[in-house]
Amino acid sequence: MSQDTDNRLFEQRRVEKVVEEINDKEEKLYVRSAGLKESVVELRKTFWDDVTVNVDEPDDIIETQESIKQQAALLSEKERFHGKISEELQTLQRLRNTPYFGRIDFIEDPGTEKDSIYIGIASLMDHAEEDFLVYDWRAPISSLYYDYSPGPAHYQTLDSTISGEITLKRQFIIKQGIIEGMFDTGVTIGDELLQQALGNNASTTMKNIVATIQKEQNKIIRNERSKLLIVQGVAGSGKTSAALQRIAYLMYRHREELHADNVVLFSPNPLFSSYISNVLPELGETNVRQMTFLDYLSKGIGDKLTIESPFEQMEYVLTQKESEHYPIRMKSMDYLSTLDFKQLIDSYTTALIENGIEFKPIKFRGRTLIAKEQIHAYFYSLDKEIAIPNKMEMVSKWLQQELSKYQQQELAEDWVMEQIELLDKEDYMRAYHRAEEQMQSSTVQDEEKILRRYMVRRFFQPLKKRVEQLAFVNILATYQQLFTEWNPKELPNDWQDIRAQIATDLAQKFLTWENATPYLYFKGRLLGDSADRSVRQLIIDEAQDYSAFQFAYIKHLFPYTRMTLLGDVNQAIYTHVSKENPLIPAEHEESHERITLTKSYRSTKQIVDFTTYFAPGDEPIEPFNREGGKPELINLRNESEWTTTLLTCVEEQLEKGNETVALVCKTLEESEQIYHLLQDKLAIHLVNEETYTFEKGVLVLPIYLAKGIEFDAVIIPDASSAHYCSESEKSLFYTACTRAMHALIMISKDEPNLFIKAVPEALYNVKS
Ligand SMILES: Nc1ncnc2c1ncn2[C@@H]1O[C@H](COP(=O)(O)OP(=O)(O)OP(=O)(O)O)[C@@H](O)[C@H]1O
Repeated sequence: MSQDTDNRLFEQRRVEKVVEEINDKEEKLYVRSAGLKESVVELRKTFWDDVTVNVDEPDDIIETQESIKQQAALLSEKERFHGKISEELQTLQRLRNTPYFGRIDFIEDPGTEKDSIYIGIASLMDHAEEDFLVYDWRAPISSLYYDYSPGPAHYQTLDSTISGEITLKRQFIIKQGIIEGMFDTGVTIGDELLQQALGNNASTTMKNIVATIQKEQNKIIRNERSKLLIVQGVAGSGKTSAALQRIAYLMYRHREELHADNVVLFSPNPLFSSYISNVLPELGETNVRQMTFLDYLSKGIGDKLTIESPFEQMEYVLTQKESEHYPIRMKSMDYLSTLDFKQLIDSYTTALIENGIEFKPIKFRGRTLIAKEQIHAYFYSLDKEIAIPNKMEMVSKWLQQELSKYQQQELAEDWVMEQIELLDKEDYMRAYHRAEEQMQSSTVQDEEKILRRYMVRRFFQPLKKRVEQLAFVNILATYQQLFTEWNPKELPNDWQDIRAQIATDLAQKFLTWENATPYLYFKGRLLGDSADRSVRQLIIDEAQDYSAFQFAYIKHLFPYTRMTLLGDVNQAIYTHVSKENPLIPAEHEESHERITLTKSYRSTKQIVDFTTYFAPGDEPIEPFNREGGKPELINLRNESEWTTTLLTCVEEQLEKGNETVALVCKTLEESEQIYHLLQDKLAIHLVNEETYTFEKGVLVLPIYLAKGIEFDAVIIPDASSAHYCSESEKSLFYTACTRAMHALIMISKDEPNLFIKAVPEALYNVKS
């Protein structure tokens, strides 16, 4: 028998032993779980049997409460324990299929004793609970696997550095407990395994990469020292993957204090959110709080104003070039994204200390109780040194007191009795019982009076609540004045035009995307920010799409949060944003660490070589060595051939075994046109802002919704120069092409665009 066969046999036997151990453990856990379940059910049924209920005397009541508390604590402890066992069972089930994916043999200095470390998605101990059969990929020792090839190596534990030598590094492909592949590796974590992983068809949900994390990616995943970690990574370099494995790593390392609720992930669009939603559960972790920045802003702004989404803004930029207001809107987009505008808001807020805040009158049953002028006068009578939000709280307290006085005055009014009579039976009884209860504890013994009190309180409560929420401040009107009446000392360029356009939008209660963050920032300056202090880790994917203003606002909102920003300057499709590259914090800002990923894993070498030619930035791009066909450019002889060509391309790709074929368009408008053109001819799905999941098959979608996602084959339906005509559209075209894993086809109705023309002809095939 050869050494290889020997090794294979040895390893297969070990897998079987581990699987046996898993089965054993599983069985034992099932027994415990069933017993616990029974006892939980029993305890729920008999909950009250063991509780001594006695409410005769105050002391008895306290004793009863204690008894209930004890019983509830017992129940929740058992439930918690049961939950823990279920989690352990799930982990075992995951391990049974693939108990591990890697092995390293390590000899610690000084010494000769070799330890074989097997690495999988979770730890597993032997039945004596003494030795690790499998180490969690996040354990300190497992970093050896990702960071080193055989030879000298070291890893960091909580308090020391352990050095030694790796004598063997082995990878496994294990499915259903059978070793399907086994490779002893040299320099990097096996190309074979990575080749296999990347050669598969695109999936509609993202997969974890723990078996093949690369050294550079591991630096991102295990970075714990940086408060602000910035990752610039070329398209397909594994930024999103690294971000997700990083979350899983941090949750493992800080199990006690970091829970899913303490981690927020800002993602580019809802489709992307669902695309990545499987990764953490696959790794045995709960999904963290995931939202788009639009979701976040909408929550803060409320539903009284309509907010343009970033996608609508993008659609405007790309389709409304001929509109009369376009040039000014573009300028306003630029300006509102800058820190200069943030400063302008700050200056305006300072001016408001003297005068200018607008208030809303407090009205009750159509009558003004407190005029806005009165509120204004009260606010401006307060000490100027006190911060505006604190003064708002003082005004709120004063208003509450004033309202209580009015509440008193209303008691005798006729409407109160009318309202009591209008109560339906149920409400009346409730009111009546309340009245009865109060009569027992009150000196007032008059039932009508008590009913009246009840009724007036019921009417005043919502009003008081709104006062407590500071709804008496007219944020919109005050913000509007910034554009209508206030004259800043230093006028920004084109301010007159910009402000007129914004004032018109605001008059219609409409916030453009570029104005949404400034508005919410301004609101916070007046009312105070409701910073979410529970957030410990904030991860921003596609960070290149955040403007300087947006980024500053996020930092302002989460001052104590550790942040990871991941992005690619090449994919900065929101052109106004890229002017001030938010991936590079300004010099005066806090320190940060920057990691650059240059290797692209998603696309074949041929696609990466092709797209690198028109990547907008100067970042080096290195393809992972996976072969495929050259990108294809189809030059139409006649535009009438377009529909048939599209159909043929799609069919060809499906026949080649590509399961997700995406027609990636510049705009939603274009996507809709194509969808209508093809929907009767093939099964095709249109993806729009409201699409939350996608199926395998043929999709048509705009580039900005394809962000972060990948497809087996990408077809660019119109890659002609008339369609992608300006330099500013380079990032769009680059982003579209880099969504392709295995095949890229571009159709041109006339001249191909200038980006394609920049690529040497040897790098793509031309068909006509
Ligand atoms: N170490 C790895 N092992 C296996 N697959 C990997 C690895 N790194 C990246 N990939 C794969 O490469 C593809 C791209 O990864 P990912 O989407 O994380 O990159 P990205 O940098 O966020 O891309 P983009 O910015 O272009 O959206 C995915 O299919 C991912 O699974």
